[in-house]
Amino acid sequence: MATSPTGQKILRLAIIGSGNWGSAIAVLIGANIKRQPSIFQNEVRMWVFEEEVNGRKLTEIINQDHENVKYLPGIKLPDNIVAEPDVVKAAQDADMLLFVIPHQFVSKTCQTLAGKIKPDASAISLIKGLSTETGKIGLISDIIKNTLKIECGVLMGANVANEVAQQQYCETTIAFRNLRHGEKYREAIQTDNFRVSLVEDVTWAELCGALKNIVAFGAGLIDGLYGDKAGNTKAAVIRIGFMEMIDFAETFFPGGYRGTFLESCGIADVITTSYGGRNRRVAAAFAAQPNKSIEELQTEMLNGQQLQGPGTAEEVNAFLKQKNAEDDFPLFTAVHRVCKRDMKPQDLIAQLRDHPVHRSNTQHKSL
Ligand SMILES: NC(=O)C1=CN([C@@H]2O[C@H](COP(=O)(O)OP(=O)(O)OC[C@H]3O[C@@H](n4cnc5c(N)ncnc54)[C@H](O)[C@@H]3O)[C@@H](O)[C@H]2O)C=CC1
Ligand SMILES: O=C(CO)COP(=O)(O)O
Repeated sequence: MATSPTGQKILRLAIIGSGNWGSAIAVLIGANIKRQPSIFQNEVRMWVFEEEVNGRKLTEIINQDHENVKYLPGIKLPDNIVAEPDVVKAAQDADMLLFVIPHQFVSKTCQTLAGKIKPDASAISLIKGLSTETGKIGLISDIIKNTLKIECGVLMGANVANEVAQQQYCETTIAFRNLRHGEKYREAIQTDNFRVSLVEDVTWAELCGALKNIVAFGAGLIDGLYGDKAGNTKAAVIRIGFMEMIDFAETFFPGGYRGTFLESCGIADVITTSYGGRNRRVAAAFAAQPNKSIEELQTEMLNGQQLQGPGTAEEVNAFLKQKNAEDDFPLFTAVHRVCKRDMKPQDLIAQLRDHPVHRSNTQHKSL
């Protein structure tokens, strides 16, 4: 076991995932831990779902050229970030595991890792999405926690990956039930331009990160229909969506702290994704090109990156149906129906006219 001169264990990190966000966070972490050799081991293994790019393996490109040319082109990765195609080899020696893969791949990845990681490791999920694997809607951090039998917190925030990788100033929210773990992750991640707020409300922070993708997709539909001439309409969609996020959390996951919605993971992430996210961009194209499916647009526009909003809208809709609560969440429901082409994007607004927030005496309980 590596220890510092004062006898402290020197911690090893692993990044499980290497898409747009995984690569961006690797830029920050690689540079950051180099400055803290008494706390963190220099090498960080990053699991890469192997693929060929221009006739070369992506791991080989990353390890030789220090750039993820497919998912974060144009940005250098620090040389202590080591791409590893075997997820077990990437994770087995790590004390701190950062999960950052599209949410549909989490269960399988965790099952591969179960029993093969350090029993006293901890994890943090940077994944924005929900799980439906138990037949009920659940948190991705719970899948990680329950499958690997380790503590798992979340990092959620207004963090469009390309901007983070360019080291533009922004904020994020780290949530851990055990704040001591959260502090370690903050030490590894926080930089002058990536400021971390630490909270204990894991559940609502994670719900914010997942649900805002549905709202941003709705906001993108307005952009696609009306361009930049409908600022008021887009603001209404964002606000109504934000209110549905709060109601969803309070109704189905009671016990959180309303202030969580005012953290970077809440209002700020809804705004940035509704203006600069992939969900917004693909939704705008989807509204403007009625003959194309989301899958076609994702392939054409995102070069292998994965959209999370439509999948989350579908999962949330299935859950709302089970609870007979579709009508209580008109925006979530309408976005799902538009994604399935069961409803025209133009009809989204009609679904919002009689929204619960416009009925009498609906002033929202104060945050
Ligand atoms: N990109 C962004 O700006 C941000 C993304 N996030 C979240 O981070 C999570 C990961 O997204 P990104 O890093 O953007 O990924 P991405 O959408 O850029 O890339 C897709 C990734 O999935 C991998 N993949 C493909 N098939 C796979 C399989 N069968 N098993 C495992 N991995 C496979 C690809 O190799 C690639 O690394 C998502 O939940 C997203 O919502 C959160 C904040 C910002
Ligand atoms: O989560 C994000 C910004 O915080 C990124 O959102 P998109 O997946 O829509 O790009």
